[in-house]
Amino acid sequence: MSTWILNAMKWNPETGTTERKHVRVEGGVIAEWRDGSETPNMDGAQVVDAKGKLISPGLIDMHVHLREPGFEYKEDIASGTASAAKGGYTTIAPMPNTRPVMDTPDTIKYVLDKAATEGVVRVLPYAAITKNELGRELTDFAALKEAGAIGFTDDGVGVQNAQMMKNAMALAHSLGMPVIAHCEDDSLVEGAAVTEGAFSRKHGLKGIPNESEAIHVGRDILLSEATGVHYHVCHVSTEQSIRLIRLGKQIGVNVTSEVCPHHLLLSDEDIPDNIDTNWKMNPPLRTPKDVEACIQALEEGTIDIIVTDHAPHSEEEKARGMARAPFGIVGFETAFPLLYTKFVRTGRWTLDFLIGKMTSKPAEIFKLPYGTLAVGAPADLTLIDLEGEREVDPASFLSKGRNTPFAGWKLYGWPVLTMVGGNVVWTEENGINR
Ligand SMILES: NC(=O)N[C@@H](CC(=O)O)C(=O)O
Ligand SMILES: [Zn+2]
Ligand SMILES: [Zn+2]
Repeated sequence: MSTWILNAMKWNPETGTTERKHVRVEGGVIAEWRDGSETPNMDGAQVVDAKGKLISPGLIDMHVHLREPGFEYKEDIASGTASAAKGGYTTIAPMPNTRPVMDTPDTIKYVLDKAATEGVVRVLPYAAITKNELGRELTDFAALKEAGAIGFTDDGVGVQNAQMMKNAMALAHSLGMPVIAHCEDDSLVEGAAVTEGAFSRKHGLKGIPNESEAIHVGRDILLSEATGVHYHVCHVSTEQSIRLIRLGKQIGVNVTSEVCPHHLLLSDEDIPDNIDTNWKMNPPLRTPKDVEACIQALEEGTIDIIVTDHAPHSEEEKARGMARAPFGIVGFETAFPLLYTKFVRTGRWTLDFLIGKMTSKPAEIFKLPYGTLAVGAPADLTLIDLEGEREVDPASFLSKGRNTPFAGWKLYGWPVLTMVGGNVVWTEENGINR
């Protein structure tokens, strides 16, 4: 079965503009590009008229929470992958902080089987570093790799013990696998819900200090240097972490890192005074100085990629108040429009820069065959409407989670069609196509 996508606007890095193109997809891969002025032979093909929408490689999100198994009331693989598809994502990497934790080959296989039958995008699971993410005993890395895990992480918590982390890195390195770290020193955090900053001072709240993140980043860069492992830092949020990652890269340590849209767009000074828990996430929103440091770190390459850390929770859980509500916000269905509107339309970034941080760069650092529209590549792509303005409406999300601080924001850059391996899995017009 072959499909022609006609009249799509494709970025040309040589000219720094978009050009009208037709593309043929066959056997799940990109088969051929034609200039928009030509009329290709489309006999027997399915035809999609892109009507001048942008064509981008499918977005890749290397940090997400699908909540299955165990927390299906928050999200499941069907709803989470649907939400991802609607956000323009074609490949996502779920974290293992499920119930049970994804710390055995069986749980990894369960997630992969579910994703194959009920999912609509590619799902590349991580496995836990330690059993039950308790930080006490390493999981069976070789067996987890064999089952299909793409890396090891205890996301949700930091690995507190340095020797445990060093052992994990040495073992992962021997298997050619990366270690992905949620960086947080528990002893510095204890019970705080927001960053140490203007908001915590104003409301007399205990704050989460920047060092609680950066101490782990520094420790782990040294351990990565000692072991040689590819070490990837989760959701970077502080200036201090950035300084350390920059130094690590300068001296040749195999370290990469990611940042979330909310840490690029919001600071603790934006948190409303009514203390809405949709502004509670881990790491917390930091100071404006940290926000600018994150933006610049992405621009200079110290931070490599953008991830959502899509972290759905139920309304009941988020209604428990700032101290007791769980950390986390949803991300799939707002990430691209937020970043496109706030960084590309304002002229700070090129379209190509933004898309690279969400497609080719994650593919490069995690050695994935996606994130490109080259002939022969898997036909994972997204059509995006760069001109229509729309309000963020959590009620319209395909995610079960409604927990976002971006409700009501007026944005551009909404995906309209998502294709995975040559199959149209979602359209704005007809929704999910399983
Ligand atoms: N980011 C969050 O605020 N929450 C994540 C955990 C995590 O990513 O550390 C979750 O699982 O809910
Ligand atoms: Zn985390
Ligand atoms: Zn996470």
